[in-house]
Amino acid sequence: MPLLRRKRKPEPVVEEPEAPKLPDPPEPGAGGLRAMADHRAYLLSCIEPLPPFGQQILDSVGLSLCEDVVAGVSMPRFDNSAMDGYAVRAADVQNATEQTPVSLPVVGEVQAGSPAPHTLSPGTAMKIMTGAALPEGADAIVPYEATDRGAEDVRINEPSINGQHVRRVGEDVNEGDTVLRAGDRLTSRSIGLLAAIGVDQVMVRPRPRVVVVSTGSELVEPGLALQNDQQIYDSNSYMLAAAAKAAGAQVFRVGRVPDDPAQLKQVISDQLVRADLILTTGGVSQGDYDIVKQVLPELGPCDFSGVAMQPGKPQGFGLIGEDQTPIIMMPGNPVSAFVSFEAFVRPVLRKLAGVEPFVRPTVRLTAARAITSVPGKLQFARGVVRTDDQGHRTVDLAGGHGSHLLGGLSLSDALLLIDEETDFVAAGDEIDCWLLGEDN
Ligand SMILES: Nc1nc2c(c(=O)[nH]1)N[C@H]1C(S)=C(S)[C@@H](COP(=O)(O)OP(=O)(O)OC[C@H]3O[C@@H](n4cnc5c(N)ncnc54)[C@H](O)[C@@H]3O)O[C@H]1N2
Ligand code: MOO
Repeated sequence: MPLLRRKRKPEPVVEEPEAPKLPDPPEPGAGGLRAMADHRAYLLSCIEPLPPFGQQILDSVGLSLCEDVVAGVSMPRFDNSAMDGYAVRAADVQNATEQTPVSLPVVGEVQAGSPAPHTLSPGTAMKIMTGAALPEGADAIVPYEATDRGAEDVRINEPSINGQHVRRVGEDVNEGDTVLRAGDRLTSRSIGLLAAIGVDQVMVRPRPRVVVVSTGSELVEPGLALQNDQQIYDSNSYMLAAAAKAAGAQVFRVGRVPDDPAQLKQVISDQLVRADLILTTGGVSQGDYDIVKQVLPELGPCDFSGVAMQPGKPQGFGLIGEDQTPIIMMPGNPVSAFVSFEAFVRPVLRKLAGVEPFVRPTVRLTAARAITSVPGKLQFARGVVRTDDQGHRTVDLAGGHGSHLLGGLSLSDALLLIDEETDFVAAGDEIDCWLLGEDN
């Protein structure tokens, strides 16, 4: 009997998952370089705010609230005394003076946290402490200082009026009031308010988890001895970790990785699990050992471009790994890295955390001296702000233009933005600045 040929099953069509892509980048301008604002807008367009979660209020300071908060209790919760003294009926003491004091029997005492022992009858007084509930029948408080502090009877030397030194229920916040709104950034003051209305947890966007890696075989960890004349200390990973922390991030500083592609790939891949954003410095220009440019595209779609700014021209961005984690690859020169942080990383961190405005506002300050600039690129000069006796602010240069001048950068508290068209700013002219010391 002939063997029946088994019917061949058609091969299942396996759909290749489409490789993730970045959105089309903005067109470069004259000179083949991308405008700083276009690059920043591009990065922001590739980032979504982190999803909200419930967080203890103490860990929420600086974070962005994702719900309206309605007071479940009034503040004050009950009529209470603003002074240590005696609860009275104002009518009984309205004419009291030093010359014509009024004497009242003291019929009890009320402390903060305890109820009044009974209703206050006309013609009597009750001792009361600050924050204690006003006894029924009382409508004013006479502070100790206006009395002889008597225990059995009290002599009152000053007149009182209805409501004097009484804190009324709900005069601050009423039960049902919306006290904070989605989008508000929580401060120590708002944390205090939340606690006061009995709220211990709120829905907030979390602190972005930021991993900081610096690349370069010349780098040595601060605290260790330099082994030869060509080594330098790794300043970038510390500076950027500090800047990210100050911007509200939870930071993991990995530190330096040598210019070895396999090691870099391994380190970055290992870090993906705990990162909402990865920052690297170095290895993004034209050098033979600029491995960041070489390795990162293996982990996800990347965009390397020249941005019309100085410092900070070479820039890299990618969405890498399974979760398409954003990575911002900055140039290695320390000032370039710092300026890149201010221009791109800080706005991205704020978008991840849902804190507006994403971009630092520019303020116009008067240039204290003439400044020359190289047209064609947005120049970021380092500045020091001074305030005169009249409160007028001027800005002076702190150090030179070079992107290696970390000493000058550390003296500065502002970045001066000199636009692409400008080659000279006269002393007394107004100039756009980012104020670095202010958390705005
Ligand atoms: N032929 C060209 N060369 C360079 C160009 C260019 O367009 N064509 N661009 C220059 C510009 S602008 C910059 S900025 C730098 C950026 O270079 P990389 O990002 O590749 O950075 P590296 O070469 O690795 O380092 C540059 C510089 O910074 C020092 N550095 C690096 N990392 C650290 C750190 N963590 N702490 C302290 N200092 C660090 C490093 O030793 C170098 O001196 O490229 C120009 N070249
Ligand atoms: O653009 Mo580089 O950042 O000037 O030194």
